[in-house]
Amino acid sequence: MRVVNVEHLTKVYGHRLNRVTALNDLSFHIESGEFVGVMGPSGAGKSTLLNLIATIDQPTSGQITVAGQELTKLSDSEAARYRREDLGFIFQAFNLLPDLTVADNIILPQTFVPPVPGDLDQRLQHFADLLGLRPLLTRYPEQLSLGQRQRVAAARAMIGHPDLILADEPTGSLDSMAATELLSYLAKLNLEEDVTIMMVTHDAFTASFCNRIIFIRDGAYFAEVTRRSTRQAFFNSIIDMEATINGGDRRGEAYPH
Ligand SMILES: Nc1ncnc2c1ncn2[C@@H]1O[C@H](COP(=O)(O)OP(=O)(O)OP(=O)(O)O)[C@@H](O)[C@H]1O
Repeated sequence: MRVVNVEHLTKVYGHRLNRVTALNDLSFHIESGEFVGVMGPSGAGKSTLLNLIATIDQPTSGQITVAGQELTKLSDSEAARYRREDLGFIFQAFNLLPDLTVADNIILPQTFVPPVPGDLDQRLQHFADLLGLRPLLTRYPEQLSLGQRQRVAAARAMIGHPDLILADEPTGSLDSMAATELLSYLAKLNLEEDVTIMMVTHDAFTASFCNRIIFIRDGAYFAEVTRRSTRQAFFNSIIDMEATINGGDRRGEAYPH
């Protein structure tokens, strides 16, 4: 099943004399259960794309369909429901509430709209187990490492069983060990929970945990790379494509061990 379908998406910012085409006739799709990375040089349009899929902004033309819903046709209240129920978000800044425990932070999105689902505690325990958070549920965010905080954000994104998780540089604030751990957890969630993930990243190592990378440049589709064997081989093909897209050569960059 197709979870995301982007067709001829164009976004122009500004007015007549000061126009920036952030996305330019971009088309691609993501199937259910995929873990897709979006890469491209600075200014390529990655954040714009995330904002449009999150319905934070509206396209100038073209269509985005997520889980069968054409986003431009949603009313404000339908868009709010879509963001709450169909999407999960993992950002570089974890956006945890400092006065709530880990458990309360995870279930927070589910408690905004009553009635609170009856199986919520069961789901909390399930995702706490999957993400190695069970012993931390009664702690507060400041009592956690940065990597643990991002795992809490991942559990919060998962708790409502969204159709799509949008991750924006989720490892940006983490050291390489915590980043590797988080990415292994995301890959596990993708595999075991069959959740579809779309992740924007600048980092080839982070991207190597995906199954497929879509490269965009100047707001348009440039190329894609699909993982066919080991993560290291995938990392190498990502580096090669980055060299091509940047017109330079970064081949030979070390794969972190
Ligand atoms: N609100 C805005 N008004 C005008 N131009 C904008 C706006 N937001 C983004 N842009 C422009 O649109 C283009 C795409 O920006 P976007 O932030 O989507 O790129 P990006 O790929 O996410 O870049 P980075 O990797 O640096 O975060 C850029 O040229 C940017 O300057």
